[in-house]
Amino acid sequence: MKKILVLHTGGTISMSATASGALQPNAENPLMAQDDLQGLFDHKLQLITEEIFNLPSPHMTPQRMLALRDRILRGEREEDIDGVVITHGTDTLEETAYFLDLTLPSTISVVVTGAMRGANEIGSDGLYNFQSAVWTAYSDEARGKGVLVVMNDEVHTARFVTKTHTTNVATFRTPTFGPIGLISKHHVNFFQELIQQTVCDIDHVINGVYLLKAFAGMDGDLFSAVDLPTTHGIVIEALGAGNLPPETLPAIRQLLAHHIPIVLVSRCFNGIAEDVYDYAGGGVELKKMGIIFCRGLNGQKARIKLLVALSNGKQGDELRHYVNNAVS
Ligand SMILES: NC(=O)C[C@H](N)C(=O)O
Repeated sequence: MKKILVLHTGGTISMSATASGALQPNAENPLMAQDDLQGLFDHKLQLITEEIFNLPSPHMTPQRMLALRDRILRGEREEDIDGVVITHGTDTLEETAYFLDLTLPSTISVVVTGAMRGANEIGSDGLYNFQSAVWTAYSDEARGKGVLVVMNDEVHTARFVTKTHTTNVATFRTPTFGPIGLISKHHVNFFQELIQQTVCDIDHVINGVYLLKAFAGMDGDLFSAVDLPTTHGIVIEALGAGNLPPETLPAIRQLLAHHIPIVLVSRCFNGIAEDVYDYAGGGVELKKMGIIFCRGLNGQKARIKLLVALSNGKQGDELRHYVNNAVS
């Protein structure tokens, strides 16, 4: 018998369409009535189901992510669970999944899923994705692979998956590396192992960590606007291989002089930001200035990583090393 903790947090997977077609949260999550999957698991599955939140995922916050992490740790400590399934809105799903990936030990399977269509819409994908997520969490092989995201018959790592389409059910993709597993009719098939990373333990989360996106003709105004005593860190989605318009540099130098850590990723959704170019605003200069290059993560995940690292008290070289590596 395996015990899986199911935590519903809201999102389209628990919403329904009104007569006009607009999607709204339900007072009663339709998935709460869908916990009878025993037949599929030969009665070797026990689900502990809880609605921890009923929120559209744009309402998710790092504080709520921490509450979710704490609930999972309690399940491990006191309820002897073998795995966890989290249902979540897709808009910020990758951020919650990555937060959990950084802050939970990889001892049990943790699987996050969602849906692109409401519970009462034609072609609704919620119940199907939920069932696939339970299959995955139930599978022995899902352990030790970090937090997983299961949607549309694919298994992705929380580290690298991203939402790529506004409405398509095949929205979750892992651009640089691809999925690590596929769900077939009767099996969860894994094709890749994951490099282990250390757990970053935190008991609170800080605010004031921002994400700014670079664009042609950008100047320093947006950077100066966040040069505040309440700012703890900034992630920049830079251009191409990791470059910025030179007009941004004076304001960025000011931020660094105020000891605000600045992390750089690329706004390209594929590849790794590096110090390749040696011209004004090029990566070589940015690195010399003290900007931390974060390899392989997108902007929203690099922000979660910086926020977790700062909440853990990391600074200086320790912070640089932790944020620089996608798997430290
Ligand atoms: N498909 C979804 O779940 C999108 C929804 N807006 C949410 O994230 O809550």
